[in-house]
Amino acid sequence: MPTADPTTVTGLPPSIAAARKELTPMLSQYADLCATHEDALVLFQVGDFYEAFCEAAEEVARVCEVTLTQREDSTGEYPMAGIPIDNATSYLERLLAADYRVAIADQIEDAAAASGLVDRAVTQVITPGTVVDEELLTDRTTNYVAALTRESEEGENGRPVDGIAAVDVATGECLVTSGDPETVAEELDRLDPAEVVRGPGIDVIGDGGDSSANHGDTSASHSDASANHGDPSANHGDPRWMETTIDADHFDSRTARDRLEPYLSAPEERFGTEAEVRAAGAVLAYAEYTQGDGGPLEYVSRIRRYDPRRHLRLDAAAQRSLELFENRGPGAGDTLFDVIDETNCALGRRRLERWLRRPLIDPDRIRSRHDAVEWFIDEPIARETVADGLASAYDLERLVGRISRGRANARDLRSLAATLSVVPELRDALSMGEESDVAPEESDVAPDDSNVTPDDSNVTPDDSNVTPDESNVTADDSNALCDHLRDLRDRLDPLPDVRNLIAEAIVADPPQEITDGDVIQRGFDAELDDLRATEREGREWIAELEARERERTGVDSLTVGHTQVHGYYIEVTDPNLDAVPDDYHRRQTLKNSERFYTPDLKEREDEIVGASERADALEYELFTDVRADVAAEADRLQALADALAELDALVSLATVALEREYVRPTIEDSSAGAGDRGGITIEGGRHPVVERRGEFVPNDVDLDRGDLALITGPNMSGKSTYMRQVALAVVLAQLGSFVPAQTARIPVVDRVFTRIGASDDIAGGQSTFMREMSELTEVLHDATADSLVLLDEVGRGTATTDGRAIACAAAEFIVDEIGATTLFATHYHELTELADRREHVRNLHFTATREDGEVTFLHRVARGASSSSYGIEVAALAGVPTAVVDRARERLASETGSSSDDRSDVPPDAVDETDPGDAGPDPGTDRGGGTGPEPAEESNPTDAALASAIRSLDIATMTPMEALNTLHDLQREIDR
Ligand SMILES: Nc1ncnc2c1ncn2[C@@H]1O[C@H](COP(=O)(O)OP(=O)(O)OP(=O)(O)O)[C@@H](O)[C@H]1O
Repeated sequence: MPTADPTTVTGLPPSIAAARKELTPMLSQYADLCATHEDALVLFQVGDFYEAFCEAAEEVARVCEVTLTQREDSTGEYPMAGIPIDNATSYLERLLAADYRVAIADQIEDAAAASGLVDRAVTQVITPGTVVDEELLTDRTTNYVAALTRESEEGENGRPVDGIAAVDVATGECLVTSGDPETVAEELDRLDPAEVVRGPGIDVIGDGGDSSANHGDTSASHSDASANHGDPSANHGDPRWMETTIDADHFDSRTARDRLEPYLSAPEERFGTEAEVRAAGAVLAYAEYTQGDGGPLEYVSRIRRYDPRRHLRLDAAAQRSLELFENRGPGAGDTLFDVIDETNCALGRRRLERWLRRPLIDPDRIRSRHDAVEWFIDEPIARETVADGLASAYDLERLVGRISRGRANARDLRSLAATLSVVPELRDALSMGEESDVAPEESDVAPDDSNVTPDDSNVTPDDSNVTPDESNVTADDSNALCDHLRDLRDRLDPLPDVRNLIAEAIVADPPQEITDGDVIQRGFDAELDDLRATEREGREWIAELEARERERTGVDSLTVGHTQVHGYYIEVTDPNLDAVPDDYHRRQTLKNSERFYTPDLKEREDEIVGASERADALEYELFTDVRADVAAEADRLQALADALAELDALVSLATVALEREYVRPTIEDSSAGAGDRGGITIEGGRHPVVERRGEFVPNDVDLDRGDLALITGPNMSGKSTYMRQVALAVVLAQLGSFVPAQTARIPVVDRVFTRIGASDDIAGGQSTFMREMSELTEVLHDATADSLVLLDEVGRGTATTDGRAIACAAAEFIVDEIGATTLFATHYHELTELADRREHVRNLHFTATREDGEVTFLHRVARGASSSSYGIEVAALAGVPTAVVDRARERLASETGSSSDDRSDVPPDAVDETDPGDAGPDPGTDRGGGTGPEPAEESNPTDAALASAIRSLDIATMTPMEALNTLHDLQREIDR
C-alpha cells in the first residue's frame, strides 16, 4: 500500500496547532474538530467542498491528486485542498486505500440561515472496517470491524481466554465468540475483517503469552506467527487489515456492559465469557463513534454469539492453500468461491461466502442443505423462477441498514418495495412441490385419462384402487418439497403492509434528493394534496394572467415572467406605459421596459411560494415518517433478507451442480461407528477449479477412516492437485454443496489441516523450515481422528536426512497416535516402506511417461509407491542424453553406497508402474533417494566436488527443467 506515515497528517495539522491562538473562527472550529479526531484526516465542509488545510491539505492534494491552493484570511496565507462533495466517493476511496481514516465534518445547519459561523460536526468517521457508503463497499464481502480482548488466566490450565466481536456496520450483523488465543486467531482469519481493534494485553494475536506452549503462536497465517522466533516489531499490524487503537476504557467490563444495555438485555446470559462482553462493548463503542457518536446503532439488532466448534475449522493456512478465496501466485486462475458462485444477488453472494468460510459439521444440517439443492436440481422451473426473482432483488440487508440509520432516500424505499414484490413469486415457486396438481405433465394427463383405451385401463388391481389424491402423492413423492425448503418458504414474509405503505406513499420514480419534493404520491396525505392543489391552481392562474392582462390593458406585447430574485412580474415596454392600470405597482425598471406586480399577483405568488415550501417540508416529514415506519419493521425485513440470502445460496449450489455435473455426496456420521467406517470414498473425483482449465483426469479416492496415504510421484505429476481435490470435496460437501465426482461418500470432518507447498510469504521473518515445522506442530497437536490432514513434502526445508526422519516420525505419529485421515505427498521414497509396518498406511503414486520424446504426466493415481529417483528419471524422460543420465545414476549409486539394500523392503506393489520405455530406469538398479543417508567416500577431488554438488541439490524442490539444466552443468564439469 502507498502512503507516508499517516500519523503525521491525522488530527491537528502542526502549523495550525502552532497558530492556535490567532486562528479565524472557522479555522478554529476546524482545529477543534481535528483535535478530537486525532487518528483521522478531517474533511471540513465549506459549501460544496470538503476542505483540508495546511499539512493535511498537502496530503489530500497528494493522495487525491487535487490542486493545492492558497487561502488568504486576516491571519495570512496557508494551503488548502478540497474535494467536491457531490463527487467525493472516488477521493474517499483513495484516502482509505492510503490507510487513512477520514472524519467528515459536515455543516449541520443551513448556511443561509446561520448568523455568523456555520455550525459543523463530525457526522461520520469513514474507516475500512466501518464504511457504509454503498459505493465504497463491495457486494460480496461482509465488511467487518473486529475487536479483540483477553481475559488472563481464565481458561483451561490458566491460559488466557480471548474474545472477539465483529460488526458489519452496513448491515447491522454482529458476531461474538471466545476461546483460546489460537482459536480466536483462527476466527479472526475466517471473519477476515477490514479493521481490527485490539484490547489491552493482546500484543500478539494468537499468542496466549504462554511461551512454554510451543504451539502457542501457530496461527501461522499471521505475520504474528513469528512471535517467538522473529522480529517482534513485525507483530504489530497485519497488512490485511487496519489496526486501530481506541481508549482502553471501552474494554472495561462495566463500560462494556453499559454500552451493551440498549442492544440486548442480560449480556451475561447471551454471552459465554467476560471476554465476549468486553469485545462486544468495545466494538460497538467504536462503531458508534464512526457513525457520528449519535448513540446506540438501532439496526445492530442481531448480536449473535456462536461456537466455532460447531463448524468445520479451516484456518487461514487451509483457506489459502485450498485457494478458497484467494489465488496463489501470479497467473493463478479462479478460486473455489469463483467456481461455486452462481448467486443472483448480493445477499446470496455474501451468504455463500459465509458458508464457505464456515462449513457445517452437523450431518443432519448438511443433508438438509443437500436435500434443498437436490430439489432445485429436480425442479428446473422452480429453480429458474427463483433465480430470476432473486436477480431483481436489491441488497435488502444494506437497504435496511440505511433505512434504520435514517440515510435511505426515496429510491431506496422503492427498491425495498420492488424486492418485496418478488417474494410472492418465490413462495409460489417453492409451493410447486406441495400442490396436488403440481407437475404440468400431470394436469395435462387428466383430459387424456378419459380417453384411455381399454388396454390402458388394464392397470393392476392395486393401482386402480389408488384414490386420485394418493396417486398424486406417490407421483409427487420424488419432488416433494423438502423440510428445509418448506421452512425457508415459510420464512419468506412478503411484508405486504410495508410494501403497500411504500407503494402508496412514494412516487414510482422518485428523485435522489428527499428535501425538494416530488417524493410523495398524490392521495397519500390530504394536507399535502391541498397544498399542492393551491400551488397548482396558483400557477394556472398565473399562466392565464398574461392573456387576461393583455385584454384588460389592450397591450399585446405585455408579458408575464418570473425571476428567482424578484418573483413574478408583468412587463410592459416603455411605449405602452400609458396603458398601465392603477393597480400596477412598479417592481423593477429595465432599459426599455418596466416590470410591475399587482396585489392579486403578489397574493397568488405568496400563496404559491408558501404552499410549495410547506409542501416540500411536509413531504420531507411524511417521507421520514414512512421511513421510520419501515425501519420499525427492521427485524422482519432482516429475517426476510436472511431467508432470501439462503435461498439464493442454495439455488446457486444447484445451478453449479447441474452445470458442472456434481453429484450428491452421501454424508457419513464420522464418529458414529468406530473402526474403519466413515472413510472417504470418491469415484471419478475432480478438482473443481483445475478442471475448468482444460482436460482433467478424474481420480478415485478410497480411504478408510484413519488411513494415511503416502503419495509419491515426480514433480508436476498431480499430487498436490489430488490432495486438494479430496479436501475440497469435503469442504464442498460440508457446506451443503454437491461435489465434482461420479459418486462420493464423505464423513463429517471436524477440521482440515493443510501443509501444502513451500510458502514463501514469510512476512514474519520466520524461515520456511521453521514455519513448516510450526504448522506441522499444530497438526500433530490439534488434529483428531475426525480430522483430514494434507501434508505435502514435509521436511523438505532442511537437510535431507533430517527432513526424512521428521517426515517419517510425523507420519508414524499421525497413524499411531492421532488416527486422522491423512494424505501425505512425499519425495522421500523410504517413507513408502511404512506401508509394510502399518496397517493404515497405503501407498499411492502418480506417474509420467514419454511418448515421441515428449514427457507426459498421466495425472492418474495408482496403488503402490513410485520409483524414488524422480529427478534423474524425469530428466531422462525429458530427453537428457543417455550418457549423462547414466553417469548421474553412477554418481548417485556411488554416493548412496549400500542404499540398494533398502530396496528389499519395498513391497512388490511399490514398483513404479510407469512404462519405462527406452529411457526408463532399470528396476534392478539402485534407486535410492537423491542423497543417501551415508555418502560414500569419493575417490578423487573432481568426484568429490561433483558429489558434493549433487548432494547439495534439493531434488524435491526442483522442476524437471531445473533438473535438466543442473545435469547439463554437471556434465560440463565432468568434461572439463
Ligand atoms: N487429474 C489431473 N488432470 C489434469 N491435469 C492435472 C491433474 N492433476 C494435476 N494436473 C495439472 O498438473 C499440474 C501439476 O500438478 P500438481 O501441482 O498437483 O503436481 P505435483 O505432483 O504436486 O507437483 P510438485 O511435486 O511439483 O508439487 C497442475 O498444473 C495441474 O493443472
